[in-house]
Amino acid sequence: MTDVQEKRRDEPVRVGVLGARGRMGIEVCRAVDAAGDLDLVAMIDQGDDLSGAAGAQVVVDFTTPDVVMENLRWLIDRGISAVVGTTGFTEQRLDQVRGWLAGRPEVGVLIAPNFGIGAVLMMQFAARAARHFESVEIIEQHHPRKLDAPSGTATHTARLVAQARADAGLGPSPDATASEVPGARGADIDGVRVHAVRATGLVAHQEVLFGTAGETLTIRHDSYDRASFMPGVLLAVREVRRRPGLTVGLDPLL
Ligand SMILES: NC(=O)c1ccc[n+]([C@@H]2O[C@H](COP(=O)([O-])OP(=O)(O)OC[C@H]3O[C@@H](n4cnc5c(N)ncnc54)[C@H](O)[C@@H]3O)[C@@H](O)[C@H]2O)c1
Ligand SMILES: O=C(O)C1=N[C@H](C(=O)O)CCC1
Repeated sequence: MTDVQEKRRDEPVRVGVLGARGRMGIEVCRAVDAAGDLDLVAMIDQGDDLSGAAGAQVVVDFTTPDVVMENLRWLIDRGISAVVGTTGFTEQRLDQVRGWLAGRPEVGVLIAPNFGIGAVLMMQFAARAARHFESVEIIEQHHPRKLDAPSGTATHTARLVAQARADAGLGPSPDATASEVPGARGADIDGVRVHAVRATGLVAHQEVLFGTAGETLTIRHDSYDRASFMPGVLLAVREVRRRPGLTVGLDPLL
């Protein structure tokens, strides 16, 4: 490594935040500001000029599903790496991001439905348990100002569980329901029922309920405070430039 490279490695990473005035954005700005190895250079929210983030090396996006793709395109085109917590990523959207990244092979993008370390483990444990149980349902609970339902975490968990069940040759969870009030059995995500609860006082919580003859297993995670997401966000900010291309989920960094 040359002297210049050595010096650059010790310089703080320049970080921008999109959605800076939102619930998560405020917390991320605080965490980045408090980290000695990171330099908060841009705080952008709705109505601000995105070009304010042009000097960042890594941009964190906690905005909304309807603007996040536009933001990502802008960042990738400028060679800026991104850490994305915003929800709403379908396989189609992920493929679109991969396509943009193909033209900028030096750029890293990490998209995670949940940056809580406990939540990542909850999803891993659920995927591991899935093949051993006949039935599975997911119950997610969030604060009532959340715009999307079901949550990104629940959707991701359902996909992981569905894949594990398919790999094990399991069919659908048994269910004799012949008539229902619409919505009573929740949403169907890849064949897994997902129920979304919204209540004041909650932050972000999820149970994965498994059942088989004579026993159930409940895997539960609770975020009581948005501080719970910050170690994962900071880890991703520090790592993302070392991982060119698209990384989905925090798992490979743990
Ligand atoms: N991955 C995780 O760990 C995690 C954790 C919490 C929340 N989330 C997700 O993050 C997103 C944000 O959650 P929140 O609770 O902070 O929401 P929020 O509504 O409090 O904040 C969103 C912010 O984005 C701003 N915004 C909208 N359009 C913008 C644009 N074009 N450019 C810049 N800013 C813009 C809004 O004005 C708002 O301040 C949601 O999708 C949520 O599900 C993910
Ligand atoms: O508060 C939110 O909104 C959250 N969104 C993410 C999701 O949809 O899974 C993660 C948990 C908090």
